Amino acid sequence: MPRPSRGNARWVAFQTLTTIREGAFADLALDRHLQRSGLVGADRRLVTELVYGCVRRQRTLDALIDLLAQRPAAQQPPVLRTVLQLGLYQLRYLEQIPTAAAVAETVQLAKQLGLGGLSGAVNAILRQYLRQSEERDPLPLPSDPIAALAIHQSFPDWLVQLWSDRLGLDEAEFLCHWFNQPPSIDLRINPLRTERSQVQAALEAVGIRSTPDPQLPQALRLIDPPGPIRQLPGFDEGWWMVQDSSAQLIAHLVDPQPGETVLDVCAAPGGKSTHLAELMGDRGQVIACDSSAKRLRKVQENAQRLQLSSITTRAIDGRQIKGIQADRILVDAPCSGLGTLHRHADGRWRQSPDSVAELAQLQSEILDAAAACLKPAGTLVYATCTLHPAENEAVIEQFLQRHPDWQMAPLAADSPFQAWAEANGTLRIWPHRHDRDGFFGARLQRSPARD
Ligand SMILES: C[S@@+](CC[C@H](N)C(=O)[O-])C[C@H]1O[C@@H](n2cnc3c(N)ncnc32)[C@H](O)[C@@H]1O
Repeated sequence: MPRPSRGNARWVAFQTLTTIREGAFADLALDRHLQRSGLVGADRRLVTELVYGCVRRQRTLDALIDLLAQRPAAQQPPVLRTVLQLGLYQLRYLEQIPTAAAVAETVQLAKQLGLGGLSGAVNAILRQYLRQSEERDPLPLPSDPIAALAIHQSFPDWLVQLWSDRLGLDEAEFLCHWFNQPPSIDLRINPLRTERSQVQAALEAVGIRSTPDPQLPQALRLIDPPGPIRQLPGFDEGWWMVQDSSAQLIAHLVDPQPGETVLDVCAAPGGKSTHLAELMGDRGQVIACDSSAKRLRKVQENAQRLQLSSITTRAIDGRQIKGIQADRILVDAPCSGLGTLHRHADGRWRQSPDSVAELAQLQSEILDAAAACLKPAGTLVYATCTLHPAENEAVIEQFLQRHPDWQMAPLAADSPFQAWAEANGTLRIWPHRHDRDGFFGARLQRSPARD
């Protein structure tokens, strides 16, 4: 059996998990460690699987450590706990790794990390897991159904409770299961530069199959793993940008027309600003604002690469926005991201009922300020990628209470996107039902003046 070296996939996964434990965002930590490691191909994919898998499945893995080790997970030295999580993750979830190799590599990693005598305990715990799994799943589950589902699917109780209240326990489990799968990658094809069929053919030529979304004219879902995105055909030419198909629906809700002034209040990194500009044929003005000047540079980069010239950027806190009168406004608000937990492995552990309440307050303040920038006959779309009603329906309900001269605005009757929206102009995407990111959108307008 080859000995793990410092450039070995499990070693890199361990280092990345340590950085995440110290507070780094999972995706940023992974990018950084992968870059440094020089790993390519299958090794790179293994590190990604191990890191995202251990972060997502942390609660389940810790429940196993509680069962099998002498001390509960929370009282283990952090290095040992991470090594055990890595070993148990491979044994429980990665069928492609032979169990003997998973055990031997994990024990070797423990030795390499200086755990010395404890490597024997690692060996014993992993073998005990294998023995116990021969008869039935050894994962200990409490009788309370919410806690049991939360431990089995590795989510905090409050999230399972929230979704179970909304969907029922069985459907909440589908949703949790969906979020534990690796995310798909969708492209949004730039119709001002190319056609979807042309991009599909160019990808096929480099061995990447894709499938067009029948309901969204610009969306192409990649079937094969694409490798480094920037190296795909058409990147430099601005033929496409990566954007989930749910997010692609939002600019259609805004429904911008050529020549209009469109204000995008929380615009970075520019996924929707660039889409709005494309839908307007790059004619008119998209004012892309964001509180982060650094992130706004991404908007400029994306606009430049997609060869769009109708976008200008402005660094401003959405709560302070004024002095603009726009035909259409998009508030794609900062949110808890609970509809994209498959993309953000650590998202489920970062949010809490308190953080959701804080975000809801911020969202309401941004929405109030943005609404004052809308021309009398204009349309405003409020959108989030969360599934929490406090950040979605409640923000809209409270807005309408504070602004009795506003109302919901249904999509035009002949809009090809009617099927997605509810009669009153609200859009709600449940990931497990629609196989795409979770999203919420609401169209708003001022009520017509009464005589
Ligand atoms: C959901 S992201 C926007 C994604 C973007 N619309 C797109 O499609 O690429 C939310 C954005 O809100 C910005 N943001 C956070 N707080 C803000 C505030 N108080 N005012 C304006 N923007 C804010 C963040 O910097 C972030 O870029």
